[in-house]
Amino acid sequence: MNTIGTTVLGYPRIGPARELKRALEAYWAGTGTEDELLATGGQLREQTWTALRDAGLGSIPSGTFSHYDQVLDTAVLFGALPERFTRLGLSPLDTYFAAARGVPDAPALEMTKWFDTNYHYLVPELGPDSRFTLTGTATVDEVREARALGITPRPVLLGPVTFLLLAKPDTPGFRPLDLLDELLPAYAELLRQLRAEGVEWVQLDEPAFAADRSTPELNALTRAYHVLAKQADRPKLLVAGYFGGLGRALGVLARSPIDALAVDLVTDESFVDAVAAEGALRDKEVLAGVVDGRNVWRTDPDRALVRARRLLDTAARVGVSTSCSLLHVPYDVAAEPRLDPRLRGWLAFARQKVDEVVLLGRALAGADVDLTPAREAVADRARATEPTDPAVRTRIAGLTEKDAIRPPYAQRVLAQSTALDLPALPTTTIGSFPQTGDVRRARAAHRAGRLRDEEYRTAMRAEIERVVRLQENLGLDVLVHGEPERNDMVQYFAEQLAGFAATEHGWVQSYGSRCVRPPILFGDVSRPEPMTVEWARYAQSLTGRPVKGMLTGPVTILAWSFVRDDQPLGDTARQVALAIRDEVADLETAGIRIVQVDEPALRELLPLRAAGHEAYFGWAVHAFRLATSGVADSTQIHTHMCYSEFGEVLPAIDALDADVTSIEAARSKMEVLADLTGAGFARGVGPGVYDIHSPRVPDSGEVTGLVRTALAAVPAGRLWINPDCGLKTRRYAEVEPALRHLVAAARQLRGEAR
Ligand SMILES: Nc1nc2c(c(=O)[nH]1)N[C@@H](CNc1ccc(C(=O)N[C@@H](CCC(=O)N[C@@H](CCC(=O)N[C@@H](CCC(=O)O)C(=O)O)C(=O)O)C(=O)O)cc1)CN2
Ligand code: MET
Ligand SMILES: [Zn+2]
Repeated sequence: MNTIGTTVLGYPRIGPARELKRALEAYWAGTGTEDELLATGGQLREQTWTALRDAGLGSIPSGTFSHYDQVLDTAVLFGALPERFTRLGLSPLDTYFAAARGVPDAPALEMTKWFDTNYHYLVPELGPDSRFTLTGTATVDEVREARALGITPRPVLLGPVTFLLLAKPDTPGFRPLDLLDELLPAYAELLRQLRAEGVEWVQLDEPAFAADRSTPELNALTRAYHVLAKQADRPKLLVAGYFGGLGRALGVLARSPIDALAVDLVTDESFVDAVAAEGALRDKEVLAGVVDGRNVWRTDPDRALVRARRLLDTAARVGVSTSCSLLHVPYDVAAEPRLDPRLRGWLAFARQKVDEVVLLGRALAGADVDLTPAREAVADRARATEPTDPAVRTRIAGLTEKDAIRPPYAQRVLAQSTALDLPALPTTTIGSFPQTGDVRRARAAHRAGRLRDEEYRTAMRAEIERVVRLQENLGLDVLVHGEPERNDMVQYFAEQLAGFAATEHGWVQSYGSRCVRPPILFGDVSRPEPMTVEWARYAQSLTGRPVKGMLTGPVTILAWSFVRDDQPLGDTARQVALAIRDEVADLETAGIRIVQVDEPALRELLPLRAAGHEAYFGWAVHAFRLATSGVADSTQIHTHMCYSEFGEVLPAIDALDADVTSIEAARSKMEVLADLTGAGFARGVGPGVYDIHSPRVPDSGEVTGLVRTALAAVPAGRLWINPDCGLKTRRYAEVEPALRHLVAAARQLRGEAR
């Protein structure tokens, strides 16, 4: 086989029924063995490979499986784990999990967003002393596994330049990219070994080049592929650029001695023009990524073929693939019998996308294939009227600028301090309390019809009361109801909003064993009924202290859903914002004096290239303000952000105009505060003082230290004391002492300030 022809750049790995999640969690809990975990992985790989083969794919990827994360896998493959993990004397598997999850003496690697997706990777730590040797055997082992099934796979690796660009320096001022010449021989050795196993093609992913890159970074890309191509006994090299157009990297890769290039022709539809005009691709195979790897709509075959055919005169050969790995979509639409049949006909999950690739590949090659069903599905969606709601359209058309503007902060702050009467350094939490087994079981029983509505309501009320009493006992100032009724902070709202559909099995990996079921936003959005008011009102009825209402913001709801692609995202955001605005108003009417509107995904949706930033900030900030500007001055609006490097969005955070912003900060030792202040931010701020991503419980001295650092950047009158994020993934055994220490630190510093 000399050409790739048709392929997918990657595939889901958590298992169609989340088999890997269960095996991992059993292993971590000590209720499952290593052999059981490894066997589960083996079965999942076999299922995937044979399904892809049977579907008729030209080239089948291996290496798309992972026990936790593909970036961590790459660090392990090349022996680049920090010494704090390797010196523990654990088995290879436990060393790997120590890096992923941390152990008491060795905090985990940092976790952060994988480009603009809701997947999170582990950040390699590299320094001047880092050395690379090919130590991992997983790549070669998987090739042997596949070959035993009669399949010669195409191993997928993270490319060397993106790997280094994703790493963080373990020494200030060090640039991991300077390690390129150290790293390349290890990649070259792996290529040699793979060729010796009979591998014909290797895929190297370089998604970092979908973002703006400097000349030295582009030079590193040039150098990397000239060096790797020189390896005498090597498979053919396919480089994959995805999550957007390649910009200047297109020319660099076209002129490099690689054998094939995969391009994303979905994210930026104009990128096909640049590819078609690139003269240096004449000797290469180009894989036209025309099937969207990140969204769930069926591909329009004619539009896809127009794009792919435009490359026929540019490249030596043109194949068809997905725009990126299918890691970001669920397995199979066929597992969703309860979806509305008409909507289901418009959808393609991973399994269906493989069929789309095969079909388009045949059509491109001139085979006589029947495109009618694909055309009919797309036409049916285009002609459907259900997604349009005239009432929503009218309301949007009637909006004016003042609907997204509140009176000046100085005026609001006065009204709020009278209404709330909070102490200095008020303490609060971010919303969720631990989702206990009981709570999850009650929800599962309710969903299955084994628990009646009224029984479920009673169970949730009991949990809310328990959480309110706990917070009173701990001495927190602003309480929350704890979110026990929410399966997920986006899905919960989507299930109650018109315009969304929910799946039953549409799980997508978010990190490690954690998954989400992104809802499908298919039509105009509106709110038939209040969504959270009953729970908030009940919680407030139990206590004299203020209970914070808890909502998810429009940007985050979009970021964590599969969105419609038939109108600009900003238009959809405005509709979601109005639904949230109605909920905020109803909470206010119900006597809730503080409402938090979470926007943890504000950074995630930021376009990878600076050219798109201004337009994004425009609609994203407007949507948040539209959602939150309908309240009285005395109603305090909070927002919350986490899981990100905030640098580039600080001006936008300021522009949200929230009265109080809580922001993840514990792990970075409050660094973000100086940046916020530097960006002119002068409203309330609650930097996280408790890292909730780790089971570690900070003592009150540690919390006091963090608050003191914060007080150097923010005056006491504007500083709030809270954890980094919600507590839903933690256990009460950790949460109770941690919050006790948090309250103690606040009290001590209040005393000192007096
Ligand atoms: N959408 C989203 N994205 C996000 C976050 C987030 O909170 N939501 N947080 C950040 C980090 N990402 C995260 C993603 C997932 C989870 C998480 O905890 N996921 C849960 C599932 C949450 C859920 O939907 N739970 C449902 C369904 C739970 C379930 O699996 N039920 C069982 C049966 C229940 C039982 O008996 O235990 C089943 O269906 O088989 C519920 O509680 O109702 C998990 O993987 O375990 C946490 C953080 C960034 N991105
Ligand atoms: N209110 C939400 C919670 O506490 C915010 C989470 S941000 C990922 O869980
Ligand atoms: Zn958070």
